[in-house]
Amino acid sequence: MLKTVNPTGTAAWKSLQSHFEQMKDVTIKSLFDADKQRNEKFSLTFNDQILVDFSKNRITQDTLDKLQTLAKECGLSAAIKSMFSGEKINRTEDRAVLHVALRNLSNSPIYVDGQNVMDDVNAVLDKMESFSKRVINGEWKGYTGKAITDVVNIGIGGSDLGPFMVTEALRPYKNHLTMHFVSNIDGTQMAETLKKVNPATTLFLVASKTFTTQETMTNAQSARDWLLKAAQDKSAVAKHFVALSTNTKEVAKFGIDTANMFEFWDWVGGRYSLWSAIGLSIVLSIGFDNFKQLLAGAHDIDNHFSQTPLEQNIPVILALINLWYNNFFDAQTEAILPYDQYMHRFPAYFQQGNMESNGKYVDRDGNKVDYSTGPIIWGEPGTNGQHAFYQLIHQGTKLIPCDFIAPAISHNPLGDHHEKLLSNFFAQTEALAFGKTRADVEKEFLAAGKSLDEVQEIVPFKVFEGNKPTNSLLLKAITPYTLGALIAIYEHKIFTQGVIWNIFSFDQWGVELGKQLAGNILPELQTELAIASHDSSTNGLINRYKSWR
Ligand SMILES: O=P(O)(O)OC[C@H]1O[C@@H](O)[C@@H](O)[C@@H](O)[C@@H]1O
Repeated sequence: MLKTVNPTGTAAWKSLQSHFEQMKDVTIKSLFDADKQRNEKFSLTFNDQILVDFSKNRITQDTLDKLQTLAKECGLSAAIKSMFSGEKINRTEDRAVLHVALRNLSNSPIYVDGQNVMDDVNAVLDKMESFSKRVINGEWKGYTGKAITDVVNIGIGGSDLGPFMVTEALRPYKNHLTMHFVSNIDGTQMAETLKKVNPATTLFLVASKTFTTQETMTNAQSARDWLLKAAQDKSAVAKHFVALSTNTKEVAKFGIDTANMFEFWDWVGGRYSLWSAIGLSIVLSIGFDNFKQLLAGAHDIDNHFSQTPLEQNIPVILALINLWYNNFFDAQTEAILPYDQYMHRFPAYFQQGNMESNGKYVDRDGNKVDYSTGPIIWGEPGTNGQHAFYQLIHQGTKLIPCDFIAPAISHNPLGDHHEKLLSNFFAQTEALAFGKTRADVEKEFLAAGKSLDEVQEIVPFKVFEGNKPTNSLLLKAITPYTLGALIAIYEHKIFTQGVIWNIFSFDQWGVELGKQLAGNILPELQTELAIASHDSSTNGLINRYKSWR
């Protein structure tokens, strides 16, 4: 079981507090000036595929040592063992946390309640492989005898974001099937998707761990009505609907043949489920062999995370560095900035991954914490972000640690686009770290033939203080393998931070209240009566809606 340690009560935390007093005004520039080998010392390479450069941070070796001591005092190594060995570390739901089993290609046994889960994992993988082959090669037919051309994944949260992010990121590997993702309860998304597809050649994947999620079940119902309107025959459902779920009973109740159900288990968290049957849309899009490479990349990171000393451990180091900003510099947010258009959903994916995991104010003893926990995650692909919000990162009043991610090799070597893209990738972290001094600005004006008197007023606006921390993650290329590894790095980073913050990272009670209240309000919207059961704002909004609709 995870031991509970209040991180702020540890000796390491106190030591970090005094260390912060020494570090808070130290500049990244001075750290580089003082040590010509800084880059070598503060970077790690994974498998000759991913370079993680964390040298442009406001840290010294002493900072890292102290943070590693904190991780040790908080029981990180034991917690890693607990997760990997199938202990029920998700205590508030009484569940094991075993996304690592889903990509355990070494097939070593992992037990939950005395049962080796690898047998079930492998059986579902086999089923995904044979099913996807039949759909891809056209053997699987729709109700008119035609092959499938379009796949619509209906799911939300973890049953949407992961598959969508990965199929987009790995578009260069995709086959002829056209993928669609419908998540929102807003009928617009389903209506617009249905305009693009033909009922005779469309396969719907109803992706829901619980198979009770309102959005997904409503969307699935509408898709089924649409199909049946065209097919006029109930037996068409079996040819056009499959379920990805843990809930056999609800799948059968919906009318999907359980032979067309791809199972996963309660020890797979929704936001960690793309490796499970929830990844079927990925398999259909890029083929089973590529999906296996995705699993292989994640599995190799799992081995790295569970076997490498903390000092060399990539997810641990990234976790500790951001914890340093979060808890000592009071940074509120972290930006994830992929310099790769295919990776455009990566920040949104880890918005859920991180914020649903670590956005919690109750510790593992049930007490309210008095320190900051999970950060706000946001980001957009480069260079779009540069022309939008980078102003604030460079010259705003908030400290925003950023992760810059880019591939060395582009899938689309179009002219000199990639050199230009990467020149921005390199330039931004350089600019953020080292800034531009008043002297630099004045020198530029003098070189342009201006007198300093003439430009005095404008100079302060052109100065960049710098000292803005970044990590650079340079991948050789975005492949199924490296993407799998990259996702797993971020997953384990989140786990590491949750352990230190003494919170439960694998439940999500915070999403429930809104669902419950919407359940109360829905029947009120289905009458014409004026509503008076809420506060005056909520009543006012509901009643205005009713008068306007
Ligand atoms: O996969 P299902 O059960 O439909 O859940 C979809 C999503 O629901 C939300 O409320 C959260 O709990 C997410 O973690 C989850 O991924």
